[in-house]
Amino acid sequence: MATLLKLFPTCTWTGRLAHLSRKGWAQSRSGRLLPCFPASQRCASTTSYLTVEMDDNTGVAVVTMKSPPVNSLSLDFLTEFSISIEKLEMDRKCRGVILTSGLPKVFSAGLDIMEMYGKGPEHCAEFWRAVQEMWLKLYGSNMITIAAVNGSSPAGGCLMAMACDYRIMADNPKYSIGLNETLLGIVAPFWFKDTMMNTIGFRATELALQLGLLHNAPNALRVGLVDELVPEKEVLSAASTAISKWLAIPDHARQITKSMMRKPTIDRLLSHRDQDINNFVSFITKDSIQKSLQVYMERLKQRKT
Ligand SMILES: CCCCCCCCCC/C=C\CC(=O)SCCNC(=O)CCNC(=O)[C@H](O)C(C)(C)COP(=O)(O)OP(=O)(O)OC[C@H]1O[C@@H](n2cnc3c(N)ncnc32)[C@H](O)[C@@H]1OP(=O)(O)O
Repeated sequence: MATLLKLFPTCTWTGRLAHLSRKGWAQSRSGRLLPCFPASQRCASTTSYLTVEMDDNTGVAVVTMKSPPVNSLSLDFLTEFSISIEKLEMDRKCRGVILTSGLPKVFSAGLDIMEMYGKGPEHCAEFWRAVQEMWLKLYGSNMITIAAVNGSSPAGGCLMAMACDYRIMADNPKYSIGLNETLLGIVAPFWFKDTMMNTIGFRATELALQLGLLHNAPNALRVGLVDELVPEKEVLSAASTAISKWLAIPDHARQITKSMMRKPTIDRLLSHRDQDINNFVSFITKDSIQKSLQVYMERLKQRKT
């Protein structure tokens, strides 16, 4: 077991690993002793904010976000997230990802407001590049991506869900999803807007963005922001059922089709990436915008008292 941990320092093997005895080892052609796993093995790796559980049998990884209290997207979280998606993308065994939250009531609260409040231009630029990277990795993924939205998902959280191929939400009217940026006195960037337009169409996006609409679960289904509502306890199992339909499609055909649909939107950001960062930095560091963020945060905290 000690050798195994040396070979796979970041991996915790579950399932029948506990029963691996000497006969669970095989010799490679170079003579190295390698663990020989039974057919259905799961490998779970845990980082500070994420757990990634890969099932070699199905080719599906479940990525669970766990950054209390609300899975807000901080610079560190985003960096870890992009690295994890990149690793799965490079893993030939991985064909699909289910993205979900390990926290109660919240999928993700969106961008961490504290990363945008009272910070200098350099930090804001680094943060925004990480937000772009997260979206580029997820929206441009070759893998099948399913969002298992088991809680509220405002702003950047909604962007994450929309970047997936399919969304299943908990049927709880208390949970909401949408791009509510205008309510904070900020503006959803063009690629947030494009992603929403690609999901629910022009008119619904125009209304949603200007009014900063947060749709409750039934409305989210009605406008097409999510594809299915299921009882809260069944979100993950429904995601597994949904992904099996996608897995039945030959990868190359699905991937080319996905790219055909999404490439123009991705290319638009790629060709304006630095300009988008500059726009963000000059917008977010304005005194008036900083004031809006401060007021919004204060209101958020006051809701409790
Ligand atoms: C000209 C064009 C130029 C382009 C310029 C671009 C401009 C910028 C674009 C930015 C794009 C996207 C923006 C975002 O994603 S901003 C984030 C928006 N998010 C929200 O509005 C969500 C706010 N949060 C909530 O509504 C609720 O917290 C919740 C998610 C529904 C959960 O509710 P809850 O009751 O379970 O938890 P709550 O008590 O409210 O919160 C617990 C603590 O967490 C803090 N917190 C909540 N959300 C955030 C957040 N997003 N960032 C940082 N901190 C957050 C909250 O304050 C509580 O803290 P504390 O315990 O009181 O200390």
